[in-house]
Amino acid sequence: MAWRGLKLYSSPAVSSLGCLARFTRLQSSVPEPVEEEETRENAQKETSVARRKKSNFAGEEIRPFSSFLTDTFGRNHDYLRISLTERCNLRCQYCMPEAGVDLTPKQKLLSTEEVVTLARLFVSQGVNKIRLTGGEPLVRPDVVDIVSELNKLRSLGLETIAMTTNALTLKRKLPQLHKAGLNLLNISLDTLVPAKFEFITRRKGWEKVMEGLEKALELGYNPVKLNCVVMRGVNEEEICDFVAMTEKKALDVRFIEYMPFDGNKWNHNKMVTYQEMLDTIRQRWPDLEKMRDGPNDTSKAYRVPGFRGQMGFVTSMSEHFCGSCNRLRITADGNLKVCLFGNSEVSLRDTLRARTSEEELLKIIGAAVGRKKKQHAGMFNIAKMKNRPMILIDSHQDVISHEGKIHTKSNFEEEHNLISHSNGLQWVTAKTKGSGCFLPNTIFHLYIQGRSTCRVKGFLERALGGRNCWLQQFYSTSIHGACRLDSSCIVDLQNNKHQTRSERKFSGSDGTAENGDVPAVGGSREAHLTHTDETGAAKMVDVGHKDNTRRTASAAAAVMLSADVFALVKDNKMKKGDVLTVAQLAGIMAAKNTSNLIPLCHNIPISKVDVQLRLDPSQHAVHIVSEVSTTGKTGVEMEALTAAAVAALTVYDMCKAVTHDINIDNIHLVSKTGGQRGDFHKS
Ligand SMILES: Nc1nc2c(ncn2[C@@H]2O[C@H](COP(=O)(O)OP(=O)(O)OP(=O)(O)O)[C@@H](O)[C@H]2O)c(=O)[nH]1
Ligand SMILES: C[S@@+](CC[C@H](N)C(=O)[O-])C[C@H]1O[C@@H](n2cnc3c(N)ncnc32)[C@H](O)[C@@H]1O
Ligand code: SF4
Ligand code: SF4
Repeated sequence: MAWRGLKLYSSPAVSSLGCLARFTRLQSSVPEPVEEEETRENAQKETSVARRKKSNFAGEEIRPFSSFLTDTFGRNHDYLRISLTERCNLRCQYCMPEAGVDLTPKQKLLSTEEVVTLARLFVSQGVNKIRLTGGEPLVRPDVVDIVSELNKLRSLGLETIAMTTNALTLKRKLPQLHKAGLNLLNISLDTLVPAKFEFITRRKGWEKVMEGLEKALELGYNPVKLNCVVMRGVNEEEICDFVAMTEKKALDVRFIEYMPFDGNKWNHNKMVTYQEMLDTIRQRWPDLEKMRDGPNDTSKAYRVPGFRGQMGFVTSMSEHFCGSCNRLRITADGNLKVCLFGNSEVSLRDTLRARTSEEELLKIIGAAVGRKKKQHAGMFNIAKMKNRPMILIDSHQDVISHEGKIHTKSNFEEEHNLISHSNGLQWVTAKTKGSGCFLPNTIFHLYIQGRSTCRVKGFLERALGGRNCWLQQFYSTSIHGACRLDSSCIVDLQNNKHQTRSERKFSGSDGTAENGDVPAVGGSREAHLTHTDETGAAKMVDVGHKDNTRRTASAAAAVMLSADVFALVKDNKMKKGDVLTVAQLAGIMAAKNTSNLIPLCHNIPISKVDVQLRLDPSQHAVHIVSEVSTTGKTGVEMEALTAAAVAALTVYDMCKAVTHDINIDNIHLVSKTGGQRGDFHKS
């Protein structure tokens, strides 16, 4: 009985390149090719240790990172993005609604001094990179002064002063900014066609941006990062033109997946994914090389060999990078926002202006960081969420009633029964009639107790619409009944927890998603359904926190044939071709495609697939055994089972022209090693 086998081997994850190599790369502008990406989480941990070692003059002792800036998932937040303004001299379609946005009154914006005071506080806690952004940071008249003041924080540990700009006025302002200490520059440019620029940004100015870019290169910024939001039907055919720019220029062109924000008319079809972009580029440059990414990089780096510059992909939508997130944001009006896609904000401006002690301020910051969720809600949930415009991601937080009355947040808290629970959740109980109030710029869930129906929902949506305030989820205890606007509501201001009967059915959330996680109802963690979210929708379990370990799995299947068909297979006389070879290849390909076939299965780097087929004349059977290995965060039993099952189906397919009397039997897992729950060997 002969076994016929085909094997697929690929090299395991490169783990031997240690912390030293990574750190060297951070200091250098010379791109380094790598074979596979290592986990950003591990790299982040090691690098922040390296930094703390470096920042300690004794050189040996490791200082713990500030607990105020460390979240419950162990992420150290050493990168602060400060929005200097909500204003902008462009109107990019993907960022700002056509009608523009309401601006916060000047007195509510952070002053120069307040920006610097907050920056100093964060730097004293370990922030080593500050990015100035907006709106358009260059429209702020005191931008050079702010950079100069930030430059004085270098002695406290600030290493990088960065800016993201549309570069419209950069040519004129950059020399001063450079002198003041700006040492990293990201320029946004989505097209190389001037007329298209006007279409995308609704303003003229492409030539000025190009002049700004040239000025940056001239002043020695290396690389200058060029941000390009890729949109289908708009600029995706320019991807290769952008890559071509990296041949001679010290550019890092970063292709950004188009993200949904309110008013930007995002839809899934307009988004060009990282993989699609890669495919496009590889068609022209097949030898495109993957480079090593920094531990907290938002982009995945590549280069064309021999080119001076490089490129990157910001994959916020298709492959989020929340596991290594080290970013916090301060909005133009002084709110701390711990996540780009989160809606919880706390006003540092008000705390500063109330002359609260530094210690209190740190406690407030620490509490907000402590509430940061593990990751954003996932591509499709974000897309379903109403989110505010990107330009207002850093905006104000007035409070409105559903009648349109505008309150300040502090008034609101006094007037209404805002309850802060010890677990950090905030709820308000209000009557929808007359006094229901909602926070704008907040996505929240609403839970109506009593006889409320979709008409209430419609009413609320109308009341909230246009005020940067959105109803994300609507729960009612009753699905029938009259519309009653005097029902008692519970509005979840922080987009936090509710429980209804339907949710209890699905109380399996592990509380990690930013959007709408629901607490288990008296259940233990073990009782949770890990593959559904609070609405019952399917979700993949996050395995980002797990260590990479060597894992193997083997599975088997049998195809029972009739004697005549068995003989045809054995003698390789089947008209369709060589049954065993085709089935082996099918099994291997299936293993590699498992994550595309099994909905909640992870896409993991397979290092080996081996499918063997054995003919058993005594039973007229084809016995199939698959073996799969990986070094990864989750096991490969589904890959092994899929390989065996698809190889068996292929045997059937190759033979079905002769007879349909074929049984596929006994698909099962033979063994599994390397998982957290121990090895398995079928007895
Ligand atoms: N999901 C997510 N995406 C972010 C975040 N910050 C920036 N981005 C994405 O990265 C794009 C470019 O942002 P930039 O302002 O250039 O900042 P950056 O990517 O942090 O820049 P570097 O510091 O040079 O790495 C944005 O348009 C977003 O798509 C974040 O905190 N979360
Ligand atoms: C909001 S802008 C602020 C800084 C500056 N005005 C600029 O355009 O560079 C920061 C970055 O966000 C990006 N951005 C804005 N809206 C986006 C969206 N819907 N999807 C992806 N990136 C977006 C911009 O391209 C820019 O690179
Ligand atoms: S992306 Fe930048 S330049 Fe464009 S509208 Fe938004 S803030 Fe302005
Ligand atoms: S979505 Fe939130 S958690 Fe994820 S990388 Fe962005 S800021 Fe960090």
